[in-house]
Amino acid sequence: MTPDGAFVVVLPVKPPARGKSRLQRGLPDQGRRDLAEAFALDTAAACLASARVRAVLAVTDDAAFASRLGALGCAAIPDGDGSGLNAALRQGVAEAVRRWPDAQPVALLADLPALRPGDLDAALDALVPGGPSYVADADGTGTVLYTAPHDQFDPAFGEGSARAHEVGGALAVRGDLASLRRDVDDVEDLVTALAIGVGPETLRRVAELDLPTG
Ligand SMILES: Nc1nc2c(ncn2[C@@H]2O[C@H](COP(=O)(O)OP(=O)(O)OP(=O)(O)O)[C@@H](O)[C@H]2O)c(=O)[nH]1
Ligand SMILES: C[C@H](OP(=O)(O)O)C(=O)O
Repeated sequence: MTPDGAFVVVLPVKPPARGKSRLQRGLPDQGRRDLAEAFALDTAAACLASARVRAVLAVTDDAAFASRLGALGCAAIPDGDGSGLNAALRQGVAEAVRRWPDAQPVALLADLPALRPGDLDAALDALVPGGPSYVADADGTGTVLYTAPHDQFDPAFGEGSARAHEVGGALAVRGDLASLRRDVDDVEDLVTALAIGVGPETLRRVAELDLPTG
């Protein structure tokens, strides 16, 4: 994170008590919850280490977890009307524009435990300025990152969001960007992320769970 970074990351985090429910298949509930927290903490830490990122604004309705993100250096606000991910992102961007008016908002999902600051910087460096862009997930159907100047910010996260962002006029960011594209929805994704290399919080939780380390 640099004082002159051009981007502010808006990081949505569903309360870990109920997030990452697809990890439930194959893991105890406490393990799911611990991993949901660890993914968000590792994603936030990678963003905070990015040279292109001025600030990270978490959007979460879990006030206690917001404090933990705050201890890392994130700002945090609650979701707002509770009507889902895209609404929470819009709320986050409205606040980000108030706090950092000259930084472009970047919506980045908080389930990227392998994220490396260099891949985030590379994606942000590759954007065509002046319009919306997105980074598809490793499967090519979802989206891990969406950004646009704030007056064009119109996220369409959800099933098939890569196509939805494309149809909405956003440009796909090309390149390997393996650590950025690896979102983790289930245990199989987690094993793939472990092979790339995950952050310390996720590694610690995985060790407790005795999962394969790739
Ligand atoms: N603040 C906020 N974040 C959300 C919301 N829905 C999803 N997210 C976050 O958006 C990212 C991607 O969401 P999903 O991959 O669907 O994650 P999830 O909803 O925790 O996972 P599942 O329960 O398995 O669908 C994760 O970082 C979630 O924490 C929401 O309503 N509010
Ligand atoms: C939010 C969604 O993530 P998924 O739940 O499909 O991983 C998306 O890719 O837009």
